Amino acid sequence: MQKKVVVHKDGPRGVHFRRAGPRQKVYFKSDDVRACIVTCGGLCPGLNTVIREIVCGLSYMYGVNKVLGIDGGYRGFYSKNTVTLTPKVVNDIHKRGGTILGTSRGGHDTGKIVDSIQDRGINQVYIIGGDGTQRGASVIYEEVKRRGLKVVIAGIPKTIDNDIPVIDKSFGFDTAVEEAQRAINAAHVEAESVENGLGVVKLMGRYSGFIAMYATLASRDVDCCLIPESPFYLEGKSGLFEFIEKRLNENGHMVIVIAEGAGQDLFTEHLQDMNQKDASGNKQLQDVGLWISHSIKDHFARTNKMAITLKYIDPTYMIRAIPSNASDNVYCTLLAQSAVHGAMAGIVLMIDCMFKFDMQRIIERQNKVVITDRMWARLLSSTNQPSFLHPKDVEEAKKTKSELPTQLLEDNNCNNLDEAHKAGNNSE
Ligand SMILES: Nc1ncnc2c1ncn2[C@@H]1O[C@H](COP(=O)(O)OP(=O)(O)OP(=O)(O)O)[C@@H](O)[C@H]1O
Ligand SMILES: O=P(O)(O)OC[C@H]1O[C@](O)(CO)[C@@H](O)[C@@H]1O
Ligand SMILES: [Mg+2]
Repeated sequence: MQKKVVVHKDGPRGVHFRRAGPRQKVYFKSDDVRACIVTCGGLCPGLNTVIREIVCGLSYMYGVNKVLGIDGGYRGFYSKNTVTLTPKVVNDIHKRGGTILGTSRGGHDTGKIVDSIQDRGINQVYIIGGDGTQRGASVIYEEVKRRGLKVVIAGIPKTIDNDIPVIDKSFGFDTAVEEAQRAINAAHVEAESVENGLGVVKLMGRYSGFIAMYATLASRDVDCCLIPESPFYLEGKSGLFEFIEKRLNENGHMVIVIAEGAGQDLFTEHLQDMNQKDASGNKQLQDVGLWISHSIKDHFARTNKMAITLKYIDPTYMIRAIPSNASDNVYCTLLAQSAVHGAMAGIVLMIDCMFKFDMQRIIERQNKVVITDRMWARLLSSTNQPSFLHPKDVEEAKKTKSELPTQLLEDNNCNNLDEAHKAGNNSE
């Protein structure tokens, strides 16, 4: 967790969260529960596991057998029939990618959704989705409260981009990073098999480059990782083209990983359709992978410096349309069971299912890679790529005294080697 959640009873006051798990007091009687589950937004590995574990958790732990699936996201509440979910129906679904309930963007009509909840007598709503979905959950909760309905709203954060704040990691992220290795591996094999071979891999990450960063760190075959949080430039001294030339001269091949939201400012200004939005109002991004591949090819053709062979691999949907791996499956189970315990205890609004807390924390901002933090510093030393900070940015950083990568830790509580020798200790 990014917040310190374990505190001493008499410790200073601050933001504390309630630990998830079974409660001594259960609010609902099993027979009274009418639960429903909805999945919204883009796909993510593990959606089916979460659905399965909610259904099985309700049934096996609390004897609840009335669980409905909402078909096709928020709009399914008022435009489609529901699906009956039983442990038998969901038994094998965790082995499949996607969501058996279907999903959608847009179509959030609060009034109609809450009418449907009320008409069907639903008193537990499990909402699985990303930042947009959780904003939707928040307004549903407000409307439920306004109408005085005794309905629990439980939001389970789903974000392959890992862009939801407060939580460290969302389910499906591990699986996506693992699957991305296959694409990076292919790019590496292609690149090292030819003279001056370049492999470019585009990975998801609209505003946050976590998938690209972790996939790069995991792989060790990547020479350069570009993410939305870290600006870069192409031409001139210490620009990307210069770095590519250097790496190709040194190694004869190179792999670049680029997150879909990286460098959008460098090329969208030339395009007319840059303001297109999807049904949920999310800005639709241009294909940065194609653009950068063309730009690199064009640069080498124009400058006549060396002949390169570039292969562009776009595994975007492949990394999210697969079933979740073992570790994500365990995490999905934890989230789903925690949601069930919280809902059965009558905790009215919970997000993350581990804690009951102010919804605002989840929806007020997006989780991003902090490029002055240690993880990005680790990446820079692993790839040995330049930071691409423009001299102008460095000057600006100096002026504002903002920190540049790698914060150094103080070692107050441990001796270093010199001190140990002085004190006559050996290193054990
Ligand atoms: N501010 C909002 N108020 C109410 N509903 C919203 C809001 N933002 C988004 N929604 C609804 O939430 C659903 C999912 O939103 P969106 O398409 O942005 O995906 P998401 O949940 O952010 O997932 P992801 O971005 O990870 O794919 C849509 O049905 C959308 O209409
Ligand atoms: O093509 P779709 O379904 O709109 O989804 C694309 C977006 O969904 C995400 O995977 C988030 O779920 C982003 O990384 C990506 O920009
Ligand atoms: Mg989103």
